[in-house]
Amino acid sequence: MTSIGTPSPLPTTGLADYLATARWFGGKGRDFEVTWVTRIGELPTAQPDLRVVIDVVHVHYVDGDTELYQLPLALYSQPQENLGHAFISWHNEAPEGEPEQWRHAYDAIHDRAAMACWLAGFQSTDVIGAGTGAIGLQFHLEPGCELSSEAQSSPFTGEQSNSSVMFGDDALLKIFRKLTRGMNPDIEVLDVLTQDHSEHVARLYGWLSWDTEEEPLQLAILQQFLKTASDGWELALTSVRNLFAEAAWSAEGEMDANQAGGDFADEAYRLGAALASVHRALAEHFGTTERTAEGVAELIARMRGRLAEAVVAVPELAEFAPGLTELYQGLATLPGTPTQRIHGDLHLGQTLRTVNGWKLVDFEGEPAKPLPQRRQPDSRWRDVAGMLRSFDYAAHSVVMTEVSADLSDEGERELQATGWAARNQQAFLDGYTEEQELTPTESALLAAYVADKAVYEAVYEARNRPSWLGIPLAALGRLG
Ligand SMILES: Nc1ncnc2c1ncn2[C@@H]1O[C@H](COP(=O)(O)OP(=O)(O)O)[C@@H](O)[C@H]1O
Ligand SMILES: O=P(O)(O)O[C@H]1O[C@H](CO)[C@@H](O[C@H]2O[C@H](CO)[C@@H](O)[C@H](O)[C@H]2O)[C@H](O)[C@H]1O
Repeated sequence: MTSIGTPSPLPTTGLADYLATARWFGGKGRDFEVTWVTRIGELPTAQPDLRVVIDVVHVHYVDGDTELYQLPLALYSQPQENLGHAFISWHNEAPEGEPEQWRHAYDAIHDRAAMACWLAGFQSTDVIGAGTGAIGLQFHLEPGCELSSEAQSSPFTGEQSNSSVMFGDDALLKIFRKLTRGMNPDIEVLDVLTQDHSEHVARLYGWLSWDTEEEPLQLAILQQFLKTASDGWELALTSVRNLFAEAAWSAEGEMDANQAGGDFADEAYRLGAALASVHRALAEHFGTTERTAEGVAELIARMRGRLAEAVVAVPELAEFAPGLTELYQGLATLPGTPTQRIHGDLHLGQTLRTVNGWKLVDFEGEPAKPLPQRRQPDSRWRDVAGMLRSFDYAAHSVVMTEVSADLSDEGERELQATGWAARNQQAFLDGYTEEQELTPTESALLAAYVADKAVYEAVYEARNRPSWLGIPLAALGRLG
């Protein structure tokens, strides 16, 4: 296998502390060390005091796992006061015996001069590389896509696992932080949906790869920035809050989700229809396959395997294990169900409502899964299950974080939250199925995927937001 780049002069010392506090570092809470840093490319710059490079940090965990993380860097010969918040470290980059050449390394996403070099990369067709043969940084721009070279960059400030930068108000560059060799599903799927003129995605503008004779390392995706977008998660929370507020003002303190002014059900219905349309396009382009008996056995084994690992990480799951195992095992009688490419990690936070309807973003799949698995066909009911779980989350997270500790009040709000979730789940399903009843096979698959997602969420919450662990646990409790 081609080694990744050449040794970088960036010192490993202190990088572990830097990673541990970075929003995008996925190894928080695990013991790790930074074993080395390599450089995979340098972009041309017209500024003599600035070098714009891409380094890769090699992380080694005590349990034997290794991971690669991308560090896009702006290296200045003098400290940059306005970039204090993006400072990473300094180093001498001159070879031994030569006069010292100190460099101050900053996270490039915060530096307009460095990001302008990235933007210029998309406007050039050259392979930029210090390497040999076909090895090098390759910017791809989709045919017919024009970028303004005047567009200034600003880092995206929302919650995310990677790092995004806006160029003007038209383009959004997402720099992948955790790197894995091979085709990135976010690029692959968005490419297909863009070619298909799907109304439900942001258009793909381009991407950046480090191309080699072997599998590429995909570094970033450039896409249309959806200017008028509102986050589906925030909209759903607003609807839940509205219901609670209206209920509190009403004479009896009671109200059902369908009576509230901020009812979300029509939006949930349209969101279901949008997902169905995306699924149809993916099935047409990538095709569908029927799950064989071996395929079903593998699915059950994966669900059971995830459960077994989850019980170790979250002992509270143990009481649900027998029921869940029985539920998963029930799928054994269902070979022949169709599979296809799907979103893979769908939740309300991956949906945006624009003036032109709902859009789905982030087709990378579940971050914890190995990349080849994320590109495998799966049942479309996995995505539907993800959304059903998300409606449950929206409702119960408001009760958990915003309702007063007055128990009588909380009990009433819990009932309303459950009603809100059920109403919107049903509306979403109706939109997805065009109001067709699910077959018993589809219902069984959906139930298993809902449970599997809740198990995944329990681990996710235990690691990232322990105070929210109760949300997936309560949902598993309700599954019986
Ligand atoms: N094309 C876009 N236009 C506007 N906002 C977007 C777009 N794509 C994503 N976002 C916003 O950025 C957030 C993070 O994007 P996402 O692709 O999920 O990043 P990550 O993979 O790093 O989590 C999304 O939740 C959404 O609010
Ligand atoms: O980083 P990603 O967006 O790819 O997804 C991960 O983080 C999500 C949280 O931001 C997590 O989603 C869970 O919490 C959501 C509310 O914050 C909720 O709507 C989802 O239903 C719930 O699964 C997601 O699971 C995780 O992969």
